[in-house]
Amino acid sequence: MIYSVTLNPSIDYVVGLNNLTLGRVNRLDNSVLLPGGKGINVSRILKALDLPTTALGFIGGFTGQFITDQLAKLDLPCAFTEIHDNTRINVKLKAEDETELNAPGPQISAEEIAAFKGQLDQLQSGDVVVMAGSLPNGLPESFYRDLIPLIHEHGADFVIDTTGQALLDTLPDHPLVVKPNHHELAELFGDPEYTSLDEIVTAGRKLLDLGAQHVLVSMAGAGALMITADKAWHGTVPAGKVQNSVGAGDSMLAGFTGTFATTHDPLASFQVAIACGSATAFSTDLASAAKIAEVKSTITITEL
Ligand SMILES: Nc1ncnc2c1ncn2[C@@H]1O[C@H](COP(=O)(O)OP(=O)(O)OP(=O)(O)O)[C@@H](O)[C@H]1O
Ligand SMILES: O=P(O)(O)OC[C@@]1(O)O[C@H](CO)[C@@H](O)[C@@H]1O
Repeated sequence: MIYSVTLNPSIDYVVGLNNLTLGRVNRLDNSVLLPGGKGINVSRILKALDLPTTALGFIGGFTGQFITDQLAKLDLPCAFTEIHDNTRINVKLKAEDETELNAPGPQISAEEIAAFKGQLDQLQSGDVVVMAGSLPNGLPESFYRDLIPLIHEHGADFVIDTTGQALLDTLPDHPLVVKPNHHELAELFGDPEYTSLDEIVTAGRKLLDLGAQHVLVSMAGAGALMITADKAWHGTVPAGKVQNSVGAGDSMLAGFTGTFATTHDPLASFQVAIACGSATAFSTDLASAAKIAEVKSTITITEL
């Protein structure tokens, strides 16, 4: 089972308009409400891949109820911890550019935190917990790291979608996979932007040396890399019209984690990861099973 943890879910209010003029009344051309939050996106992609998943995290109020209802319509199993405050609403504004307005999120009480931690008692050996997204108010910065021993004591693996020092701090605990993009990788090591794949591979290997079990590096339209101690592969991304970058990284992480948990085949998992990321990039919402399959058949993986 792959559990996603979304401590700060959101309704994503996706609004489209041709031109945005700040300081004026702007009329929208279209709008849609989607259940959002990085862990929830991971679970939605796992569901599309027909892999077993349960979404955990904090949910509350009328906004939380909307998310629970939408996930029930998708037949996606959830075991959220109910909170008193309202789950947040994030605005995704699609005009000439994509602009995201993400709210800080609700206040979480000590009792709610304890109830959430109790959910981890159900973990079993072989499970994977994917923790992704920001922390709502009331949680210490160390919250994700504090969960790692609770996950490991059940023999389960973990993935944390984070960057910077927070990412480096998790490596000694051997995350199943890390997936920085190439800009984040350079920032991690205080390097200037990389100008060759060799430089990215060398930096990616440092993450393995520091403890990561698998390293993927995404490079948006330039494809992605999978790096092991002695080999590296480049995966192409298909040409296509990018409709949406919200959730592309979450989709990639879901594709790798879900496929690896069921096959233990890193290369096959890498291909599905790219397919999920690109299929979401080419869709208005997260990718569907059909889109993932269509995109997967066009991806070429080459050993460097
Ligand atoms: N222009 C593109 N064409 C095709 N696929 C793309 C494109 N941009 C992104 N993707 C897909 O999305 C994946 C993740 O993209 P990216 O490198 O932008 O990661 P990220 O920065 O973590 O994403 P996010 O914007 O979700 O944080 C890529 O590996 C790829 O599969
Ligand atoms: O504010 P956070 O938790 O960092 O990110 C939240 C979020 O932007 O991430 C998802 C896309 O990755 C969206 O569904 C959601 O609105």
